[in-house]
Amino acid sequence: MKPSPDQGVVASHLVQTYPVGRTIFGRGEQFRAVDGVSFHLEQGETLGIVGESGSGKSTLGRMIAGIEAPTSGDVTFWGQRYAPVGAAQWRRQRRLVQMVFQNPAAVVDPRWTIHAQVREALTTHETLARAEADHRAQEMLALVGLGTMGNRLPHQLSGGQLQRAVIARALVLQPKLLVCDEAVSALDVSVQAQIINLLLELRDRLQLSLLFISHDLSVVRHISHRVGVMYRGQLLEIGDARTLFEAPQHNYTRRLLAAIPADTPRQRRERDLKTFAALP
Ligand SMILES: Nc1ncnc2c1ncn2[C@@H]1O[C@H](COP(=O)(O)OP(=O)(O)OP(=O)(O)O)[C@@H](O)[C@H]1O
Repeated sequence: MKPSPDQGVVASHLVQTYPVGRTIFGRGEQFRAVDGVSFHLEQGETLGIVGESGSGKSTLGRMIAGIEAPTSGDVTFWGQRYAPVGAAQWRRQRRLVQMVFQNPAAVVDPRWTIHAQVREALTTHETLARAEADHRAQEMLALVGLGTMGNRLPHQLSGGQLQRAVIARALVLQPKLLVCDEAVSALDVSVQAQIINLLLELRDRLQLSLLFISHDLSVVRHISHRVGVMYRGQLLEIGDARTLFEAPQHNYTRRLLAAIPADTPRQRRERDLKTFAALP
């Protein structure tokens, strides 16, 4: 796909530094968690981000989601540059980018039904009559397969159901981009496949862009159109998913791919078939 600045996300030279220590003389050294990353992400496209622990994947995701302002560089979102975090303009943009994390239990309110939480997400951003908000929340819950479970509390749902509820809460705002940071990593393999399947369906139905961050290369391979490999804060290699997995350009990518648990082609095929039996 060719980059088109008005459609999708364009990240330019993103840098994020964190202090690694302070001295009595003032600022300590700065550590570059993300070090000059640029890419584009089209509408309806999935870009997978892989890399070993500490390579900067989550930091990159937080900057793309607008949760953290970059030290330098910028993100253009459907033609508009992100405002500094906290600005009024940013609050309007904020609903168009949502993030889904690894542990759904940590991001829901245990005292509220999931229907109420989806409705609340909506009414925080829009002034709506109660009946209309209820209707849209219910519609969204039905879309993620929880149409009959809206009156349950989070502890009455399984991990996979709770992740569906969190996805519903994110998507009820009609975002253009969903940043998934290890969104299926804590789930059982069969439940992972169901959630991946759901994300694929929603992506195509809603023309969502996905930035899909995961250490699980098999999952990334299945969900992504393109994949980027992070190493020490840099995007070492980025390209079409199939090409990257079958003919990686960089030695580091080859080593990373070799670390997939079942690493003979037959074992990998069997593992993929088992894991993704539910995929179309
Ligand atoms: N808020 C922070 N303050 C200081 N250092 C941080 C902060 N967030 C991340 N880091 C550091 O930045 C580096 C990149 O972290 P990040 O979480 O982005 O990596 P990751 O690739 O997502 O790793 P993992 O797969 O383990 O989640 C790490 O060395 C981490 O310790």
